[in-house]
Amino acid sequence: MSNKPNINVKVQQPQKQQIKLGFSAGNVKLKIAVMSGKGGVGKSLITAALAVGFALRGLKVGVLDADIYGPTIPKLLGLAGSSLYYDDKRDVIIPATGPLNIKVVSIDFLLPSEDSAVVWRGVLVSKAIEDFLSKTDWGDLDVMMIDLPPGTGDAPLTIAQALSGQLTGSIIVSAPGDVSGRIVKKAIDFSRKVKVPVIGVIENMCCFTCPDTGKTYYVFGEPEGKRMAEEANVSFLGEIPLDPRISEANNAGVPFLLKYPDIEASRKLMTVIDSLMGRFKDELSGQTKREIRLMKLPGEEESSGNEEDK
Ligand SMILES: Nc1ncnc2c1ncn2[C@@H]1O[C@H](COP(=O)(O)OP(=O)(O)OP(=O)(O)O)[C@@H](O)[C@H]1O
Repeated sequence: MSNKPNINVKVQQPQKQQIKLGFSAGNVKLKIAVMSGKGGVGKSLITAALAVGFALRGLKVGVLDADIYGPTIPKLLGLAGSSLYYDDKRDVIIPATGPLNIKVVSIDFLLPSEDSAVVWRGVLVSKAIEDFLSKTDWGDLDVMMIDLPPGTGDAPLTIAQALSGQLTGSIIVSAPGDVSGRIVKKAIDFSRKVKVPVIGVIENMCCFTCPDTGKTYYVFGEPEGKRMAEEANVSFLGEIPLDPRISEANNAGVPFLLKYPDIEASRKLMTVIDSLMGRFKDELSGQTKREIRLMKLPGEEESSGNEEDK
């Protein structure tokens, strides 16, 4: 039996209309889903790090941990053991608050223990996600990061469909083992099929940064993420090295960007943040970008591929 107080994620009567209104009423400027073609590539770590990176640049940030079968965002943001609260007067869920005032909602907060497994079927999962979106008091946010379940199977599909039409775009996280194969392309294809424009690819664990010397070694060979992104006609956002200090910070529940701001991984992550902030400056300043996108350069009409991703 759960010992978490006052939690009531209602999964009984989802009403699409209310859900969409509820999400947009919160005034969230950017809603970015983080996906991966397979598990274990560091998708959650990158989601949490991007959230911290945006917050370090002064933005108001929320994280929806929609990796419902393997929720790890609370641990990565030092919120393990925290709770969500339900304000029954206002009928809203109050998110937990992490470092730099990052608001976090995760199914993990509702589980009785760290070892509990979520065994819900798809329909209940999508209803829970809809409730998390529509009934959470997110307040005004500049950026909401959404950690999707890994892969391209039923779980991410169910959740991506629940979010359909509401997202700014997706960031695909890859790791060296899968860039040589079809996995990144599959994730890009998945994102497009669920009508979420691909913002770009981040290659995690591209290489190894030695903490003693600061030298970086490409132990898996030349990184291929950039080439794969180009082939799929999406932006390559950057590569993040493997660094034992990242795991050490994770285990301590402190975001590595805060614990080790000067390591190569932190510098590279902040470069990704700055390029995203440049790319979405209109959205972040409250202007729409759609009009600007319509102004095509001569000849651009003929270019094939997926212009909406760029
Ligand atoms: N660049 C890195 N350097 C060191 N450790 C890393 C790095 N990236 C990820 N890790 C570690 O790898 C493990 C897996 O990361 P994470 O949980 O983020 O993967 P994931 O893709 O979200 O997995 P899944 O979605 O399958 O649950 C974690 O222990 C994390 O701390």
